[in-house]
Amino acid sequence: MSFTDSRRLLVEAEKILRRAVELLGYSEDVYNALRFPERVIQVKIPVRMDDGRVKVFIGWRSQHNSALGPYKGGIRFHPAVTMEEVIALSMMMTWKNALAELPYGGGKGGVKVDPHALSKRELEELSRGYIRGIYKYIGPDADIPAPDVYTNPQIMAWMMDEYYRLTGENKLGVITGKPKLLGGFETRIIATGFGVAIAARETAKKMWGGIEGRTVAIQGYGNVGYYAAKFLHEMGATVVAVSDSRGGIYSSKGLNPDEVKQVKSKTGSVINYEKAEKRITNEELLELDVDILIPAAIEDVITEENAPRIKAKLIVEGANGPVTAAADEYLSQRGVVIVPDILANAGGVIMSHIEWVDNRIGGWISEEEARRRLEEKMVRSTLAVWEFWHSELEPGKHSMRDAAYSLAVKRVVEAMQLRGLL
Ligand SMILES: NC(=O)C1=CN([C@@H]2O[C@H](COP(=O)(O)OP(=O)(O)OC[C@H]3O[C@@H](n4cnc5c(N)ncnc54)[C@H](OP(=O)(O)O)[C@@H]3O)[C@@H](O)[C@H]2O)C=CC1
Ligand SMILES: O=C(O)CCC(=O)C(=O)O
Repeated sequence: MSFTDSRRLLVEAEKILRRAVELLGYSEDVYNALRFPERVIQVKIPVRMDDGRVKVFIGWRSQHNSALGPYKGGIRFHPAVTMEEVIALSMMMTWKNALAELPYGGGKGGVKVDPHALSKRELEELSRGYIRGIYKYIGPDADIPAPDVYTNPQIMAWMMDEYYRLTGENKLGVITGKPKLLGGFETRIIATGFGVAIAARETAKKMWGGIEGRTVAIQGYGNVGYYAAKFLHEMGATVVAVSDSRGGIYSSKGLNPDEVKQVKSKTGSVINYEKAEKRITNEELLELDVDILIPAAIEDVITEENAPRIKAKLIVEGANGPVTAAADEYLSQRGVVIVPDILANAGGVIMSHIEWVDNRIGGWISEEEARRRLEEKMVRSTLAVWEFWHSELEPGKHSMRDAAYSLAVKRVVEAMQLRGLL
C-alpha cells in the first residue's frame, strides 16, 4: 500500500469514466472530451532552505473541466505526488462537484514534497512559490484551491496573501479552507469527516434501519478519519478500529475517538493508545469483521487482491480512490454496498462552496447555518444517489458508484452540450 504507483489512479479514474459513459450510452467522442484535462500547469518552486542552499520542488495544478463553473479542488503536499495523480484527482473533482450540484468544474493541485521535513519558514516559502507559479490561472471566478492531504488553513492563508501581493486583489474567495479570521469557517475543518459520517448514517438507515450499534473500522486518522470517527461515535456507532501511517489499534468494545486523538497529538500515532485491546496492521484493519469500513487515508487500498477477504457489508470512501474499479465490481456483485468517494467525501467541497459564497457576499453566514446547510446537502445527495440506483439501475448488476457517476457525468455532458462544446 503506497502512494507510489500514481499512474494507477489515473488508469482507475479513466476506467470508471468509461463505465459511466457506456452506461449512459454516450460515444467514444464524449469519452475523449471528458477524459483529458483542459489545462495542466507545472510549477518549479525554488526554496531557500534554512541551511542556505536552494532546493527545487515541482508542483502541478490540473484544471480538468469548467463546463459547470470555475475549477475547484484542493492542493496536496506529499512526497509521492505525480502529475498523473493530480490529473486523476482533478477529474474526480469534476464528478464530485457536479454530483453535489455545485456551480464548479473540477481542479486539483499537488506539490511533490514531504512537508513534515520542512521548517515553518520553508513551508511558507514553498506555499507562496506555488502560488507564484499558478496565480495567473486562479481566482474566485477561475479556479479556487483549498486544502487536501498535508495542507491546512495556515497554508491557505499564506497562499491567499501571496495572490494579493501578486495581483493587488485582496479577494477572500480565491481560496477556501482559510482560518476563520480570514473568511474561513471552523466547520470546514470537520466538514469532510462529518459528511462521511452522514453518508454512512443515511446508507445504514436504508440497509439496516439505523447506524446505532453498528461496528466501524477507519483507516487514516487525519482530518477525514478522525472527524468521521468522532461523529459516528456520537451517532451511536461503535468505532472498533482506527489506524494511521504507523499502524492501527482494535478494541471490540469500541474506542473513544477523542481520547485516541489526544494520544496521537501527544505521541504522533494512534498505536500508542494504551487502552486498546491490541495493535493491528493497516492490512488487518481493512479485513476486520465489521459492519462498516471507512478507508480515509490513501488511494488503491482495496484491490482485486484483498477484496475477497473484505468482510464489511458497507464501505464508505472517505479517501479519494481507495477502492479500485475491479474491486468495486467484485464487491458490489457480492452485495457489499460501496458509497463512492465523489459522494461520501463531498462534505469538504460543499463547505468550501458555502465559504466562497460567504466571502463574496461579505460575511453573512453563521457557523450554525453553514453546518445545517452542509448536513442537508449531504443527506439530499446520499438519498438522491440511493433512489437513482434503485429506480433507474439494477443493484447487484450496477454499483452505487455507477449510480453516482451516471448522475454526475450526465450533468457535465449536458452543460457541455448547452455551451456548444459537445
Ligand atoms: N481534507 C479534506 O477536506 C478532504 C480529503 N479527502 C481525501 O481524504 C483522504 C485523507 O485526507 P485528509 O484526512 O485530509 O489527510 P490528512 O493528511 O489529514 O490525514 C491523512 C491520514 O492518513 C494516514 N496515512 C498516510 N499514509 C498512510 C498509509 N500508507 N496507511 C495508512 N494511513 C496512512 C496519515 O497518517 P499519519 O497521521 O501517520 O501521517 C493520516 O492519519 C485523502 O484521500 C484526501 O484526498 C477528500 C475530500 C476532502
Ligand atoms: O474544498 C475543496 O475545494 C477541496 C476538496 C477536495 O480537494 C476534495 O474533495 O478532494
